[in-house]
Amino acid sequence: MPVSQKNSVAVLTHPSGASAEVHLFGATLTSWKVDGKERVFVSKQAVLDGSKAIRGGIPLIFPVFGKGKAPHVTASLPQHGFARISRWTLANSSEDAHTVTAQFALDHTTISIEHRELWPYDFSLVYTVKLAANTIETHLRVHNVGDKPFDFNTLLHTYFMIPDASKVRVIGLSGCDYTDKVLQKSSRQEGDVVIRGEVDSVYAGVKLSDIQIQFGEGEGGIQVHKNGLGDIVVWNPWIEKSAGMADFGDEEYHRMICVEAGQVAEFIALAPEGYWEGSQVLSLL
Ligand SMILES: O=P(O)(O)OC[C@H]1O[C@@H](O)[C@H](O)[C@@H](O)[C@@H]1O
Repeated sequence: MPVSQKNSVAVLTHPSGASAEVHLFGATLTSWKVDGKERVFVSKQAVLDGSKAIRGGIPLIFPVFGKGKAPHVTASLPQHGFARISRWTLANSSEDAHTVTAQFALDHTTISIEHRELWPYDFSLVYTVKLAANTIETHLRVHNVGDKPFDFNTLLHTYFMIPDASKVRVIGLSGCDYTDKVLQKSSRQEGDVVIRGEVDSVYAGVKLSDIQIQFGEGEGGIQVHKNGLGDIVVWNPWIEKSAGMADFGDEEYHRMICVEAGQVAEFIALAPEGYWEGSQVLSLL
């Protein structure tokens, strides 16, 4: 079976040997392997029992990025919204000559009563994970199935496994304006993004669709090809922040970088019966 479910985890297996795992808690992609090598980072201290968001892989952020601000309705929601802490269902699976696909679903009838009260809109999310030999696509479709418009942010909060944070370069953001959440100021990126300390930057309206994460001189990397997602967040917690996170090892910041494609700088407004979709395709460089 190209897609099987074991306890709370959907496992996608491609004939090439590539594989992926998606935890139904948050529809969080927790593994993507090509050539037997893990490509996404999940903390050794990640909590997988559904009591908090999974620290790593691709948590799916919806309907708010970070903490919502009053008087917006998202202000009372948990940080990064409820999608990553809700239990999704494996709704469909299929295969064709090149890909193995699994679809996950969440809607207003399957979130908790508490979240439903805090965000009283009728919605349907379909998250599609498509695994090929050397690539993986993650695609989100948001549908307003109610009679009230709603606003949302969304983000594919991807944690990449990297050999060494001090050598990594994120290419494709030069010239883009960003909000530096560490220094709390706006800046313009000059050249590649490198990690020399805590980084938490929100690049709004990134025109290029392809962003490269280069691991180091001659060490390969991963390309993020985004569709319908205007913004990129780059995050590495570095030393102090790592020490303050119970579900993240003190030294793990060396081995990860988050490069997150989404729509977070502005809310997207979705009218009744409206659809929105966005996706990313990850491929090895
Ligand atoms: O600890 P959380 O809620 O998973 O968030 C992790 C990080 O997620 C990033 O996307 C944010 O820009 C950071 O500010 C935040 O710290």
